[in-house]
Amino acid sequence: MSSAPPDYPALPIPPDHPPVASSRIGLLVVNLGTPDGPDVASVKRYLLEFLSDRRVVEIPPIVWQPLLRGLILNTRPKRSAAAYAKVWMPEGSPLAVYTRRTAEAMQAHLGTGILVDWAMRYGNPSIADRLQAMKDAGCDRILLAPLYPQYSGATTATANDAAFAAMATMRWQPAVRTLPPYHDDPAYIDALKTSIERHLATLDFAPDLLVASFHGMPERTLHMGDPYHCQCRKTARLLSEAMGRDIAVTFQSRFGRAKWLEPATDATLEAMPEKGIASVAIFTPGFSADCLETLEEIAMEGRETFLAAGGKDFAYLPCLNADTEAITLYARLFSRELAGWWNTNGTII
Ligand SMILES: C=CC1=C(C)c2cc3[nH]c(cc4nc(cc5[nH]c(cc1n2)c(C)c5CCC(=O)O)C(CCC(=O)O)=C4C)c(C)c3C=C
Ligand SMILES: [Fe+2]
Ligand SMILES: [Fe+2]
Repeated sequence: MSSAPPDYPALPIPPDHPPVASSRIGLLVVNLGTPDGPDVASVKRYLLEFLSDRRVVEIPPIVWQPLLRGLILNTRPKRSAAAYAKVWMPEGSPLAVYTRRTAEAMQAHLGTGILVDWAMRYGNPSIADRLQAMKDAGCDRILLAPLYPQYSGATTATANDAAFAAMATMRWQPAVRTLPPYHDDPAYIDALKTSIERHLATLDFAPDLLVASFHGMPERTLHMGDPYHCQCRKTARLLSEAMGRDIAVTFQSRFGRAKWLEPATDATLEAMPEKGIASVAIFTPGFSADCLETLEEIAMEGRETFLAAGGKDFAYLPCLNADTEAITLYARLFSRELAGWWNTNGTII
């Protein structure tokens, strides 16, 4: 006797029943966001959305909004647009270009069983728009992957908030998983080590010191329980152990008047030559993709600061971007998070 389950007849669908899309899995790669163009109007639009996020600026809106709209948005966009113009690529903003390339490389790697797309927390393409497109394509299970190795309320949490806010408007929500921080994942540490060593091998000098510069945060976020600072420090410690050499940790991109995490990258670079450090290689492991903060603030401004203070050799080592180390890393992280939905042999469970 066969033990195969009986074939059930297909259920009759009433003639007025709306079409039902087939079941698919989606992977939405998310990054911070960037202006549509390196012009003042685009930067102003972007900064208004970004800096109005209460996860980013934790000052009561009644105090913050007049400052933002009256002062900051009338001064900063001009300066920031000029900075964006220096790093803009033929295909667009570096952050968007590298995030899109990452999604494309992951689509090629994972195959057609998973629909891979990308979105930005601020600006375009929006998380709400791409989630809706995934749903329209039949995705009923979606892995949201904010590409921040270290968790913070101002990055990971707000990306997830935006996705859940979009889903709040959906009658039929997909099932959603979110990528946890991966600051201490051996695959991330290994990707950083391999990438850094590959770039160090191309230099014509041996740096006296390696510097890991992370994006800063107001110091009070640490005291309010944000794990970001500790996760940055842990990444640097594990990387230093893996590479068998010292790595100095600094925090960059200070914004506003409050005290930010220290030591500051710019002040540290300026002080180094006097302390006998004549050559540095600096990298930014908290950024998954190169962007204004790495290409302009570190690779250009940081270099100028260090050399003007008497430094001799300076190298900026790129982010993981969509390089092979990144694809190996994300393949590992994403297939783990997709477990139970999808097998690495490409079959949907
Ligand atoms: C990688 C993690 C990031 C954290 C943490 C973060 C916190 C944070 N940022 C600001 C203010 C600004 N950040 C800006 C740009 C920017 N920030 C990140 C990442 C983190 N920010 C990225 C990837 C980028 C680059 C975007 C790009 O288009 O290339 C900017 C805008 C640029 C400028 O005008 O200087 C601001 C402003 C705050 C206040 C904050 C934590 C509270
Ligand atoms: Fe930032
Ligand atoms: Fe900056």
